[in-house]
Amino acid sequence: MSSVNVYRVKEMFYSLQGEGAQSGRASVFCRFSKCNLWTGRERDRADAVCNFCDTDFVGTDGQNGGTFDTPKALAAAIQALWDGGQQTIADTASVANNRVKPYVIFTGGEPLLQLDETLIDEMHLSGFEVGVETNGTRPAPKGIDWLCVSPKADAEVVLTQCDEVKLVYPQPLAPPERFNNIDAQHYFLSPMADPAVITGRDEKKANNMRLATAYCLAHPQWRLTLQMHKILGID
Ligand SMILES: C[S@@+](CC[C@H](N)C(=O)[O-])C[C@H]1O[C@@H](n2cnc3c(N)ncnc32)[C@H](O)[C@@H]1O
Ligand SMILES: Nc1nc2[nH]cc(C(=O)O)c2c(=O)[nH]1
Ligand code: SF4
Ligand SMILES: [Mg+2]
Repeated sequence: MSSVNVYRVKEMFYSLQGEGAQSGRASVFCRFSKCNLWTGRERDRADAVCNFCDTDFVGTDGQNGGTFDTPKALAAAIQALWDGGQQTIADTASVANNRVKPYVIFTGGEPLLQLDETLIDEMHLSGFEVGVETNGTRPAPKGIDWLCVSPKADAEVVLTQCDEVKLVYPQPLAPPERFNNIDAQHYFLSPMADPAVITGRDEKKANNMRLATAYCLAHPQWRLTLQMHKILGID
C-alpha cells in the first residue's frame, strides 16, 4: 500500500529573495512547517540545537498556509501565487516577458523533512526553477536547481555540494573555515539578527554586521549578504 504524502505548509507568499546570490529575484516562498533542530516554541529555544532562528514555522495557520494532499495541489497553489503576484505587483511588460523563469523557494522550518522528488518534478512541469534553503542535515532529493546550505554549529552537515553556503555569523562554534570542505559556488556570511527584535533597531545585528564585514575583508573567499527583505520591510 502506498503511503499518502501530506505537505504541511506554514505560509506561502510572493516576495523578493532577500538573501544570497539570488537576492532581488521575484520568488514564491513556500515555508514548510516543522524543523529538526528546534520545536519552534520559545520555551524550548535555549535548549535547541539551533537557537537563533528568526522564523515562525509552527503549524499551518500563516498566510496561504494549510495542508496539501498531493504534489499537484501544492504546485497549483504556488503557481497561483506566482500569477497573482505578477498581476498585482509587476507591470504588464514583465508579465508579457516569457523569458522570465518563475521561481519557488522551499524553506521552513526545515524543507528537506518534506520536499520530495515528485513535488520538484511537478514544479518543473509548471516551468518553475526550484530553490531550497536548508540547514544541510538531511539528504536532498534530485532535481533542485538552487541549493543553499546554512550550517548550524551543533548539527552535522551531510550535504557536501551545493550552490551556496550561507553561514549565519557569528556562531562561536562554527567559524567559517569549518565549512571550506563544502563544495559550493558561493560562500556568504549573513549577520545574525536578534530573533527578539520584531520591529525597530536591532543593535545585536548592527554589531554582527561589523564583525561579518571584518571577516569578509580579511577572507575574500567569503562575501557579505544582508537580509534585504528586512531592510525593505517586506516579507
Ligand atoms: C528560517 S531558515 C529555514 C531554512 C533552514 N531551516 C535553514 O536553517 O537554512 C532560513 C534562513 O534564515 C537564516 N536565519 C535564521 N535565523 C536567522 C537569524 N537570526 N539571523 C540571520 N539569519 C537567520 C537561516 O540560517 C537560513 O539561511
Ligand atoms: N524575502 C525573503 N527572503 C528570504 N530568503 C530566505 C528566507 C527564509 O526565511 O528562508 C527569506 C524570507 O523569509 N523572506
Ligand atoms: S534550522 Fe532553520 S528553521 Fe530550523 S530552527 Fe534553525 S534557522 Fe530555524
Ligand atoms: Mg526568513
